[in-house]
Amino acid sequence: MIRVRGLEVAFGEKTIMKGLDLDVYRGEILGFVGASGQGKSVLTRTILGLVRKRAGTIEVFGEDLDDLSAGSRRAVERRWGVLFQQGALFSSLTVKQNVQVPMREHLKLSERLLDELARLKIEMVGLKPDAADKFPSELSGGMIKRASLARALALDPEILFLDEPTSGLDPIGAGDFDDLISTLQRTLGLTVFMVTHDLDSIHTVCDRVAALGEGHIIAAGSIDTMMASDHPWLRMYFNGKRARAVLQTGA
Ligand SMILES: Nc1ncnc2c1ncn2[C@@H]1O[C@H](COP(=O)(O)OP(=O)(O)OP(=O)(O)O)[C@@H](O)[C@H]1O
Repeated sequence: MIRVRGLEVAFGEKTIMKGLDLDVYRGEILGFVGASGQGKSVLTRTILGLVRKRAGTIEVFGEDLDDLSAGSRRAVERRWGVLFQQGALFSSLTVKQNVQVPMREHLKLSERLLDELARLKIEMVGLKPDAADKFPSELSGGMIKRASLARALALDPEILFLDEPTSGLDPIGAGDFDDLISTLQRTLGLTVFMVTHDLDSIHTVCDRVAALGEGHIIAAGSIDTMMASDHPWLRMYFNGKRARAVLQTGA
């Protein structure tokens, strides 16, 4: 679904990534890990076209994003949904209005249909119907994540980009959110690209993991493959004290 080759991204003199290759396969949940500041968010934003690359190619749905006309580009954007790190809901809009933003941008639908669709999406992410008319400031952290997810799902995307979806949630809330992602992935046949630090999420929902370090992918594969890697950061990440705690609790 996503094929990145030879990607280079820099801000001024500072090179964030160089020669980066990455594949995301149809129907998988790929967990994307790496130490803080390595460029996970930058890579996500580059794939989404929000950060300019210096070199390399990015193909999504088999199309080179550089080759697309503005119209085709919009058509591609309709096929992905994004959940940004802090939720990024519009604070002056209710949950329902937030969910309807992408719908209004891309679809021509009656108000009645827009309301019906928003209601469905809100239900789909496990929010109560009365959340629809609440403003983001009236929601808990977990509800904000769910509302943002409802907005990401507004156009029935094929790929879902999640930037640290469980950060800021308590362990039970994070576990519930992982279950939701897993269920939605299965029922909707989504491909999920998930930036995460959360070892629980990696063990419970990810099919494959890719690790970013030193500006490129240092390893990618099943969790077992990653755990067997002798790369020092991966060894620490997957076999450190926190990792052992996750394994012991049977996650
Ligand atoms: N717009 C920008 N201009 C200049 N530098 C930037 C910009 N955006 C990100 N960076 C730098 O790029 C590097 C990678 O940042 P990024 O947020 O992608 O890291 P990350 O791996 O997602 O970290 P974390 O896990 O802490 O979220 C950092 O050094 C950051 O300061």
